[in-house]
Amino acid sequence: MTAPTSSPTAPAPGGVAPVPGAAPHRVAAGAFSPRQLVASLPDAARKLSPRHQLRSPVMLVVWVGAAATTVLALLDPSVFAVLVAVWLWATVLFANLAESVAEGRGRAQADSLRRAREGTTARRLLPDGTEEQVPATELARGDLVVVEGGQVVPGDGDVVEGVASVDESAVTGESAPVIRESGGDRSSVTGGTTVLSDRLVVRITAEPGASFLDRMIALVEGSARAKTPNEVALDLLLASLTLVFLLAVVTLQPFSVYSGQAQPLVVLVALLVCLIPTTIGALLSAIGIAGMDRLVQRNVLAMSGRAVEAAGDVDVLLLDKTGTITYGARRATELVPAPGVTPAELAEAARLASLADETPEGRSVVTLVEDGRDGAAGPLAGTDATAVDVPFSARTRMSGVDLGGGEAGTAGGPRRLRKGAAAAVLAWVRTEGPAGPGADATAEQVQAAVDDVARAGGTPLVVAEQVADAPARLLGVVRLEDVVKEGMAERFAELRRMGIRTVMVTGDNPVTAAAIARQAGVDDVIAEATPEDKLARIAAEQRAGRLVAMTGDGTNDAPALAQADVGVAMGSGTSAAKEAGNMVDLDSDPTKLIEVVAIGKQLLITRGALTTFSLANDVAKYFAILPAMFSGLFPGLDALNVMRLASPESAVLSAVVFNAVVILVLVPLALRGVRYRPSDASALLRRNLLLFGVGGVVVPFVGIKAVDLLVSLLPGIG
Ligand SMILES: Nc1ncnc2c1ncn2[C@@H]1O[C@H](COP(=O)(O)OP(=O)(O)OP(=O)(O)O)[C@@H](O)[C@H]1O
Ligand SMILES: [K+]
Ligand SMILES: [Mg+2]
Repeated sequence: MTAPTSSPTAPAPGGVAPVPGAAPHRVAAGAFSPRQLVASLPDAARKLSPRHQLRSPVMLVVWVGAAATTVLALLDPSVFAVLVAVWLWATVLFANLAESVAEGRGRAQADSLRRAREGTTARRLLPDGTEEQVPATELARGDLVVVEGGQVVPGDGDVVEGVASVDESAVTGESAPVIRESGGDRSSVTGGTTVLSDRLVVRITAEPGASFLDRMIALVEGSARAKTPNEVALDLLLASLTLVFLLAVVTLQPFSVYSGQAQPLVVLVALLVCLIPTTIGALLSAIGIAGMDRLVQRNVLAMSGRAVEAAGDVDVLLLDKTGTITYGARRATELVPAPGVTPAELAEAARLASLADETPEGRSVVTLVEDGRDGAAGPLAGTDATAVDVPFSARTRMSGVDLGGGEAGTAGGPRRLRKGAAAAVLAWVRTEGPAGPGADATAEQVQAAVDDVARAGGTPLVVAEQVADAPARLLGVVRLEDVVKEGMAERFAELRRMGIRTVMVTGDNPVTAAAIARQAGVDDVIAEATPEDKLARIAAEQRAGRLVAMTGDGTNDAPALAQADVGVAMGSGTSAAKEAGNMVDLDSDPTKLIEVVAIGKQLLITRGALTTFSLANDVAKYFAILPAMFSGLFPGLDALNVMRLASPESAVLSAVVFNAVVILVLVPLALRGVRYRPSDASALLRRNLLLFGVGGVVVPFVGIKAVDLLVSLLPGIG
């Protein structure tokens, strides 16, 4: 049978490494060139409109200050006033530039994604079975479309018929084709990808304009980004600080008047801008966009910035097994008959119980039986018209068929066939009438076969039947095989080093679960979990105050993915899973959470570090320029005037210039992020406080003095 390791669905071993199969349109993360600044200038200039500044209270104050000094400079022109006005506008421009550069990095990628979608036509199936050609943009949710080898999938949807290999490189940048098939957890297809061979019928699941590609484009352009709660909180803090400094500057004036020399309005405005936290106010948005972008570079699409932040603090990671830890190509490979049952009898029952089972597991049972038969065995029985399918559900963990008449069944009379998880089918057999003679011995033997399969990490399906009024009877065991993805153990060990506990939550039985858990190296395992159990486990962890990440691929994972703080859906998974989660990993790598967490932490650290720097900077500026401004008035202040700046005007102008330039200098750091290495959190905090706190205090003294030396050469300043 299929060896899942060689299956084309298996991501290349490199799929576990960061940035696998980076497509040409991917910009190397962290790369920054001054050219990006120049290229983003037009966009930054467009953002000078006051409406754009409403997003940030600090930058709004700078904008108003720039406008006010411009008016003042026009009314009463002086070199000083004009220069202050120019540099205040530069401050606003530099802040815009930071954001524009951050957004610009995704633009090339967005353009190539747009091309993947352009001009696609769809073959829509009409109710009468005929086809019509329509532009892909006209497809609505629920439409059925046909896609054949060489054609582009016109929209997001679920495969309802067929199996095909699909090239997803337009979306994922990964060139290895993947298998998409109806029924199971690998049934979703994404608009813009290309079917390589065979034929699929797809039910469209996305409304026009709300497709995965649309969302991805909005995401990489940064246009869909909403402020996270943390950002809102920080903005509030910055706004209150701005207010405090506004009051401080306003109250300076009475003192000055009292001492006989009112300060010019231009000076007061300039002073205010220097004192409010402009550095972090200017870079805050760019830091957030860059964080999302770093995830995109690793083929992870975060639907919200909030999820990225939460990822930085995750304590527990829940993973489902099939399709997440394993490749998920679960295939029937062997039949083990119960005592007194012939191999042919078991094969026939397993096949009948699977004919209507549209899951990959079900189809693989049919394939195993039909491929393994020799032609002399006579024609295969079909199900009759009165047959009632019992579809598989994650809750019952069983599937099968009820055959009504005598013709189809071998034994005559109504016949019910079931296959499914051992515990579920054994319970079904017990409730269906009194056990026949030897039932206990049979049950023991079947259980032994079940344990055998499970201990090897396979999934056993028990097959049973119940005919007419006779007691239900166990027929044997089907072995389903699946393979653990490569490199799991080392990567889970790395998560452990990051302080994250991994828990595998699976619908499979405890023995199989334990075997796979051992191979994969997870910390804890919960077996025989229904969708509700998965959900309940997450809620319990959250009640205990822990931040939970969940990784899954199946429709049965959807509720849990929605409940988790960070819900990472496998790109190979169902659309239900992808819609429920707040991130999608296009590489379907469950250990990708390592990168996601690192990027989340890096985002939080970068924001914290630049906030520290910004505040320390402002305090230092206060002590650097106030003595210079007022030492003429209050000779006592001269002792504090350690900087010996050329003149009060020079002091103010130098501070304004320095204040603006700092923003520009820090753009690369905001985009690249402060380096994060897994280590003790408090040690990290201490290091950053020292670096950015002390740095923030020292740098302004040096910087302002340097600018002062230049500025004082100008006429009317020195
Ligand atoms: N088509 C099927 N017919 C009958 N029983 C099935 C079928 N598919 C799976 N089962 C049984 O039901 C159990 C639960 O399956 P389910 O898909 O909910 O979870 P899972 O995929 O095993 O686990 P995970 O949550 O890790 O993906 C399986 O372990 C198997 O025993
Ligand atoms: K400032
Ligand atoms: Mg699953």
